[in-house]
Amino acid sequence: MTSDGGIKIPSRLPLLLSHEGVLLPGSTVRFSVDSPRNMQLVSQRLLRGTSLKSTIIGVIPNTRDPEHDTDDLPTLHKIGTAGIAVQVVGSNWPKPHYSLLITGLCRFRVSSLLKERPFVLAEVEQLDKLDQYTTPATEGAAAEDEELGELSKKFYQAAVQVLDAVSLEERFKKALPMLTKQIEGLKLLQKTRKMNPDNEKRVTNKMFPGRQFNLDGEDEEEDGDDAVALEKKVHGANMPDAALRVCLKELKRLKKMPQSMPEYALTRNYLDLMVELPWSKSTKDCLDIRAARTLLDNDHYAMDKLKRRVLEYLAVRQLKTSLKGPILCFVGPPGVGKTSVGRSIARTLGREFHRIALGGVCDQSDIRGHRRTYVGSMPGRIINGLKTVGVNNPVFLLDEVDKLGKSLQGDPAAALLEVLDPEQNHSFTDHYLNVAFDLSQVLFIATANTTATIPPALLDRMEVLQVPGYTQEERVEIAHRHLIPNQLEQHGLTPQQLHIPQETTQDIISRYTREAGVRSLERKIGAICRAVAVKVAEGHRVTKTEDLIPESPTQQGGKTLSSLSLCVD
Ligand SMILES: Nc1ncnc2c1ncn2[C@@H]1O[C@H](COP(=O)(O)OP(=O)(O)OP(=O)(O)O)[C@@H](O)[C@H]1O
Repeated sequence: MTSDGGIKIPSRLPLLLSHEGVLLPGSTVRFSVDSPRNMQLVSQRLLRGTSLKSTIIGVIPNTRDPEHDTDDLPTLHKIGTAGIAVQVVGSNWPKPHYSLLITGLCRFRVSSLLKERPFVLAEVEQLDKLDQYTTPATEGAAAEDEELGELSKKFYQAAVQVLDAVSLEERFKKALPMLTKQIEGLKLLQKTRKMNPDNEKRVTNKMFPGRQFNLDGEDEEEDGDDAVALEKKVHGANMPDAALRVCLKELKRLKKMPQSMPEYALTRNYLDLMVELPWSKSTKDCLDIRAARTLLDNDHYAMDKLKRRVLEYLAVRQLKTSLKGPILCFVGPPGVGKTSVGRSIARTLGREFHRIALGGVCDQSDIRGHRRTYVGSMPGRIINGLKTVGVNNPVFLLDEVDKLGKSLQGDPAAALLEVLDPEQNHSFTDHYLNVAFDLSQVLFIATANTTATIPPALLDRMEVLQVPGYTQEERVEIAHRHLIPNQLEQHGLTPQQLHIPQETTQDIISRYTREAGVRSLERKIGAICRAVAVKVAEGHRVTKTEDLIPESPTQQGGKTLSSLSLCVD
């Protein structure tokens, strides 16, 4: 390939017919290839060849629409540029295509076409000396050529003319008007920016679609600022050394990545999560057992056994701050107040409360997150919960542990074991984070409807507290102490506007609800409140409850709700 006149390109070259860019010697241009001949060239020549020679191809400008490139070969341009394919990337989206990065070496003239299929092969005559473009003196010209090679379609013809100009003088004459135009464009941009700096980005994109000009490096500065701000946040997040090391490493990678790279966004998201996590942020426990008793009593009627055990638990926590005690698991029928007791516990401790619904979870990555190599990877629910509450010592209510599923994606119960085990959870490692997070300050409470379906290993780590259903009398009390006042408030009504007598509640319970808890009773009271709200809005004064309950079973039972009179003020 060498001779005393410089490096020689092969005399037979496969030709890539370019539809958009013009490759000039010394420039590096990216070509998107999807027409049949060009695709064949890539797959049969570039991807199969093993020698350096096989990476050299000729690039010929061809203005024909690539969509219609299946038929006869068009009349080809006579002059092209031999180039070396430095990168080949294949993709099937949105349609099969290759993206080639080609560095131009020298011009050639097509002497004769040897074959047209599967790709074009031609006998060529080298026009430039190859070493001409590698000397330092011509580097500037090469950079200009590169700029020119990427000019938008508007300059396509002009660029072809520059390609055709083999002598330096002629080439200079052709290139000069293009450079002048380019400079004029830049001046205009600068003027517009001075007039309205906010519009600068928009104007740039509008005038030169697909091309980002950078007049005085502002974008770079912005990126730089962004990275500096992120670095500050990383240092200020108070994370353990291991996590800090990982973050700094990722940050270093991020700084080197162009923003357009898909991995940029992934790394950025990861770092954003890392700085947002409450590594050392916590609320101060303000536990006063007497106040806790009052609060629990005020929030919940009956449930004496449960409340007593919860108070014992809290008292031990108060005396021995680092309690590695059992996880409380409230087991009982729906609507008996399990979730609501969990919420009260958080209030008594002055902690944040977060509920993690486990019903139907059958993939362990729901708990432990996906590895970052997965497309669309996310942290698990535990880490997400910590991010939401913003402190590392919340009360986490693991709702419905009895409804965990199992699937090919692993057993979520096994992942929960690590979360709930005080011996292990100080170094819980979510797959997405890939660094340990200390969960030992989190107070976990679980709820279930039955212990029968809780995995035995999980059940073994928990202390089961049964929450039985309520008696009729207890439900009447709960309704009058809690449900009715709550519902009145939620519907914007006052106790004067709607008064429900005890007998009415008893009737509603015995004839409208059939449940162990009070959820359906709460719903019925809500229905009455809604109906009364309409009457109040219409200006009615007195009404009967029969008119307010939509699907009255009295028709079936033949009995009327005698005690159901109420007042609407
Ligand atoms: N003893 C009680 N005192 C006051 N309100 C109660 C009591 N028991 C239940 N409630 C109320 O009943 C409603 C339903 O309770 P909650 O959502 O806590 O039930 P749950 O046992 O968690 O149900 P599930 O198993 O379906 O999740 C809540 O509004 C709650 O305040």
